[in-house]
Amino acid sequence: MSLVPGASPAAASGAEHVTEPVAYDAILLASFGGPEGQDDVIPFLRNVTRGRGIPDERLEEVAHHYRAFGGVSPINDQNRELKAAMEAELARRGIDLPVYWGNRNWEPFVTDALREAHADGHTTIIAIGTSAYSSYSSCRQYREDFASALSETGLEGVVTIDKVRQFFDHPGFVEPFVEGVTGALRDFESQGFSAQDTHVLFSTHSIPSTDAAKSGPADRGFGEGGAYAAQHLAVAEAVMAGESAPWSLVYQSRSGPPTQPWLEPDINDEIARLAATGVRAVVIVPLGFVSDHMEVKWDLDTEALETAGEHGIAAVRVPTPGVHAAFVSGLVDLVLERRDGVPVSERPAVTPLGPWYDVCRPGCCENVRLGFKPALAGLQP
Ligand SMILES: CC1=C(CCC(=O)O)c2cc3nc(cc4[nH]c(cc5[nH]c(cc1n2)c(C)c5CCC(=O)O)c(CCC(=O)O)c4C)C(CCC(=O)O)=C3C
Ligand SMILES: [Fe+2]
Repeated sequence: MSLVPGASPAAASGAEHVTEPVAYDAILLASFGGPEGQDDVIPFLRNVTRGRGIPDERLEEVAHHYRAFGGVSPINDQNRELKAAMEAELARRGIDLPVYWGNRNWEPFVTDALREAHADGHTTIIAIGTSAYSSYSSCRQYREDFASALSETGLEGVVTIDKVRQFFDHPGFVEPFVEGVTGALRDFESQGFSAQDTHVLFSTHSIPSTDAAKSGPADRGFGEGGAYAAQHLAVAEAVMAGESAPWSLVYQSRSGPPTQPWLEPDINDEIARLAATGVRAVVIVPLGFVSDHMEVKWDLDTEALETAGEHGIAAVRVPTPGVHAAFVSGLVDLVLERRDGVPVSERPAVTPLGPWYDVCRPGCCENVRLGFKPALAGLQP
């Protein structure tokens, strides 16, 4: 992994995308949220899928994943741990910035976090979404959450919210994956599998193809999969630098009607295909995810590992960043680069695509299915 100076989007587009220093007085950790008991499962799923056209059968199937875990998603406890780890890192560095946590789909909501921050006297907030890549669900929807939360709480014009750049290629996010992949490959080697017996599957959340095409700024020519696919491919390439095992990008957790195209191939189909070509071991890398939440625990640890077993091939799933020290420290660095207005050339990024924008470009990650909603932290419209 190396720092790639001078290969920034600003350099690529000629547009200034790094903001001036700002005296932030609080951090907002913004996440997805998840149910914390059987009674929460259906109300939570209704919140997630409002206006989305997810078929009832799919909702029942997903409810079953949560039910199998007592109706509790691991994601909230993981965010509590991440918040505590960030607080410890900030204290260790002597930085006086409180961290507030709020979710899109379950308590505590972003509105709760904003009311609390404001009651404590804070007005100038820097937000971190627990999502690394560019797409509607992982970037723009957080910016919409902030806009609607400010208007719902009546704090518009009182509290400001900026958002750190998408951190898919920040070394703090990538390093835990490098450790996981190299560790898993060495383990397979010591078990007698050659590099050619082995295949590394980088897995991320599938999204509708129309969302993918609209991900990232329109003018950078990312093609069909948009910035979303391009960023994952670039990070996977960085992770595999120096390794000889073959690898590919696969998708998981598809929902939506079967008639609607989503990104493919599905991880389970790909495992079956690889097994048929003689692959004997797969390393599964949850590249799209920050922590071991339900999409990891169910779709990878339950389903994908089972698929591998059915095809008689060895499989291991490497860890997510979670509360890895490099990741926690990287999140604090992302806040400080904004507070201090660190120039692009001094910002770390392990792919030639980044460092990504402080302020999203007009039209970035638009949702053509759901239509326009006001969003903060972007150039208008
Ligand atoms: C890109 C992306 C990420 C990765 C970025 C990130 O990490 O944020 C992500 C994360 C997550 N997705 C999650 C859960 C769900 N996502 C759903 C539905 C959808 N996800 C989408 C995209 C993404 N989702 C999309 C395009 C849909 C279709 C509906 C729509 O157009 O918005 C549904 C509805 C039922 C279903 O169809 O599965 C559920 C329950 C959880 C919580 C897990 C837990 O509880 O532990 C997390 C972290
Ligand atoms: Fe999702």
